[in-house]
Amino acid sequence: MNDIRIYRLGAIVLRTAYSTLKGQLVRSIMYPKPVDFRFTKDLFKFILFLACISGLGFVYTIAVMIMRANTLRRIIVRSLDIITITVPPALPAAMSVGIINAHIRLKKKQIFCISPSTINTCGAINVVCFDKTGTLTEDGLDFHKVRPVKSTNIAKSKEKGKTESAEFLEETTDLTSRKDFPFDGELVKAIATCHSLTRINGVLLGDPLDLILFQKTEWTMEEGIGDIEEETQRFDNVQPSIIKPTDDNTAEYSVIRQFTFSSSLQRMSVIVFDPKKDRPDNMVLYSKGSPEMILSLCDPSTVPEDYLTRVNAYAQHGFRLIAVARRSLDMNFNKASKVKRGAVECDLQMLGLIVMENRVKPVTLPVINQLNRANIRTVMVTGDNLLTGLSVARECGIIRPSKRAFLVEHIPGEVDEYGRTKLLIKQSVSSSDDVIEDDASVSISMCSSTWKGSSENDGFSPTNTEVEIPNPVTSENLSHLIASSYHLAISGPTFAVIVHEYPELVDKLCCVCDVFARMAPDQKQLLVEQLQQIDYTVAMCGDGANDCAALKAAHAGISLSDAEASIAAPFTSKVPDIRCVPTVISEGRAALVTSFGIFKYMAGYSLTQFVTVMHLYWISNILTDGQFMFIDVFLITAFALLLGNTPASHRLAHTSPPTRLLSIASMTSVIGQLIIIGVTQSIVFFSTSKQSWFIPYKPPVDDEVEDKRSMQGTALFSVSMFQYITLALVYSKGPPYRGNLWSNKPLCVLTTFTTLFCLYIVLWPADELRTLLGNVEIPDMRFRIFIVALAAVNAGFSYAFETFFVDYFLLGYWERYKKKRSIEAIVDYIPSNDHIRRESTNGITSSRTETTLLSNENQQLHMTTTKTAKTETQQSSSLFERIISRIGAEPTWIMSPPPPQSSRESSDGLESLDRTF
Ligand SMILES: Nc1ncnc2c1ncn2[C@@H]1O[C@H](COP(=O)(O)OP(=O)(O)OP(=O)(O)O)[C@@H](O)[C@H]1O
Repeated sequence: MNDIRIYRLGAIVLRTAYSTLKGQLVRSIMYPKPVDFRFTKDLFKFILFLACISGLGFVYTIAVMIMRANTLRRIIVRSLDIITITVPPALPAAMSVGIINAHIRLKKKQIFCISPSTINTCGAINVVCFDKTGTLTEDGLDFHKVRPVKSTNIAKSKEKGKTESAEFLEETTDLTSRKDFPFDGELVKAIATCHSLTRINGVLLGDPLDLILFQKTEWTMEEGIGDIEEETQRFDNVQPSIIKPTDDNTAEYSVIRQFTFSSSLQRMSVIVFDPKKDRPDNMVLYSKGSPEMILSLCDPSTVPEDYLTRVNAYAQHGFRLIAVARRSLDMNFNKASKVKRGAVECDLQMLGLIVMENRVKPVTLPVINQLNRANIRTVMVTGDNLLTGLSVARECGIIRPSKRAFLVEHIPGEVDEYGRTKLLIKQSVSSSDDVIEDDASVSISMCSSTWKGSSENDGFSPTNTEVEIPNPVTSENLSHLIASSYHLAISGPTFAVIVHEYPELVDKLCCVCDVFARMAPDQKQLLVEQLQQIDYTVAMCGDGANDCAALKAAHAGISLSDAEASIAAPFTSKVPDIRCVPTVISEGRAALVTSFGIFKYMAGYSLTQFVTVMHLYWISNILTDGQFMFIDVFLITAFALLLGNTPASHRLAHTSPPTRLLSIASMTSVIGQLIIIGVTQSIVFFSTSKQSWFIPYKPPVDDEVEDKRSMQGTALFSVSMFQYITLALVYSKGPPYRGNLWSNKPLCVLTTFTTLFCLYIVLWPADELRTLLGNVEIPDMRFRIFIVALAAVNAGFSYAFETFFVDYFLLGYWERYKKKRSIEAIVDYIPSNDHIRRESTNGITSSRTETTLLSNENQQLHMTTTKTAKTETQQSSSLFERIISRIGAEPTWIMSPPPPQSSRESSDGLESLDRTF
């Protein structure tokens, strides 16, 4: 039996190493980031710890065996045997149980996972990035209005040599009649032709936005060959789509070229040919895209002066906007089919704005609230307009009504004294023009000196913020300060400026900025990576092709669509709303807790067996094959399989479960249980030898056939059976991350059955069973009851130790105490900074310009102080670094931070601060 165990160990080690390497390789190809890296690293360290214990056991075994004059063969076999006992070979398989169970439960909830190892990582998620359109808001947008633009026809105005100013006409909702539109209904023609819809099995399919707009025009579309059966021929013969209006039977337009929509370009275009026109301008380019992008491609004389004001006004109310433009092309069919996109998408004539409703899904707000209550940060990352994003973020609870929102922008073309593009902060006014709630502890002084021309109605309030930290700062009002901090919103172009020109601000920005708008796909990915760099565990939830890179980069990508996103993301939800996010997180938390529990159970089981064997080696004895078999197969395997069956808790707890396996709590738990078990077994071992009926074990002499049965072996086996059951119950943790013990019915049945069966083995075993197990008869019933009673006391101690000392004291009180200490360490720094700040503002605040200058210096001080505090609290968790960033991150720190070099110079600490001041 011993030899078999050694061979099995070799095979398992090789197989585990091979599968680990293979898994790493596959994962490194599919998902470049090792998702549960820290956990795996800790796991290996823990196994190393067990290996060290087995090393000690190894030395002990050799010493004792030599002392007891055992044969060389027995010394080798026994000493190697100790390694298989201490490092459980079934550990990798047992560890997967929680993940497999979570995987099955997720599948039942219509959430499919192609990388089950990611499930554990989901338990540690503390920030979720959401795409907006189709994720937080409904995918099928509702058409709201169009706002046509009446401008001079460029060609005609050039002919006449004069330009007239362009203006917006009245809003309209009817796209069926072209009569009411300027330029012979060009806007309607553009909407009807500029899309990428296609017909499959007779049904029009494509971007929901394109589909809604096309259907609104009531035009018809024929794709080359109309016959459905011959649809495939379309791909062999390039034939243009023919689009016909309903109000004119004679008209028809052929789309001869399509420049497809791309998120990074924010637009799409088509070249349309009017076969009925026998004029050079019978080719027209129609473009539609984001208002900013189309504006940049248009001839300025065709754009109304109040264009941006209108766009902002719509966006501020949460509308999704598409601008439409056209250009007459003087080229033939051949040239039009080869011309480069950049050559024709310029000098456009603005035709108008399409306003779409952007309804938030009914489930969005409750889910965001649920996540916020669980202290999981929610961030919006969208390709849409900043104000639209901000409005939707307010509506769905990402921007809390109690907090101020600021917009960070850059001023293109204007540079500061260090040659970097100037940044600007504007306070956002909510769409309802509500008063921004004031907060007693944070006062904002307004200063218009840095504010640049926005119209009054654009949803911004000009502000250069000076946020004062309450005095004195105590740990009580510190938490209030954190709670009363603010949100930032930024758009992709400004984010790009900050990443390139202000790299030292990126971390802080990512800590406080909750709305990222106009983000290109690679910027979405960059944001996820930046959040990961500041130690967030990031989930990304999205549905579009523009989310793929971010879905792949995140620790947990959750796709809401079956298209491209589902290939990049490890999770795909068939139910296309964000309810899957809390489900994935709670299942992840349950799987993480299960993995920890099973790991500790397996470690506890190995160490229990190790202690038993150490005792028996003292008398040159070992457990019998039957006893080993009963423990390994009947008890351990059954419990390890069922421990992970406990479902996830229905509620998301306020904190995430511990993610470090090598924490003080985990180590104390394993070592504490080991001590309790060791003491109990020692009592049994020595008290057995003191009994009047005790017959000592006689080890075999030389090559004599070994009879492993002994009284002390039987006594130890008897008590250890209950210890294994106790360990399983102690490590099967319930609320707040998993359901309680009763929710795992199979485990309850197994516990009851095994406990009764073990009682039977100890108290009244049948002779056949005793022989099968290799037990000897313990003649005294009182001693057998004593063993059971001792096992019960052991169970009581184990439970009390785990619940009161490990869970309540170490994980509850001690962790909270450590957090408080870290906060106090931060507080220690803030008064000094506050002191400097007050001194400066009290001293010289005669003019606004001086205030701004001083404020800039203060920010420099504040930033460096924060940095020093950061260094000082290096021991504290990354969470506190994030809190420091949040506190030290009043919007003013963005305004005039020192350039990278000077920031590096001043990072030596407070001394350099004083000099600067
Ligand atoms: N089919 C389309 N044709 C032309 N322009 C479009 C189309 N779809 C979107 N746009 C414009 O391009 C911008 C960027 O689109 P993108 O798909 O990157 O993000 P989004 O759909 O607005 O938001 P999200 O990232 O939240 O899904 C949109 O805000 C819109 O103005």
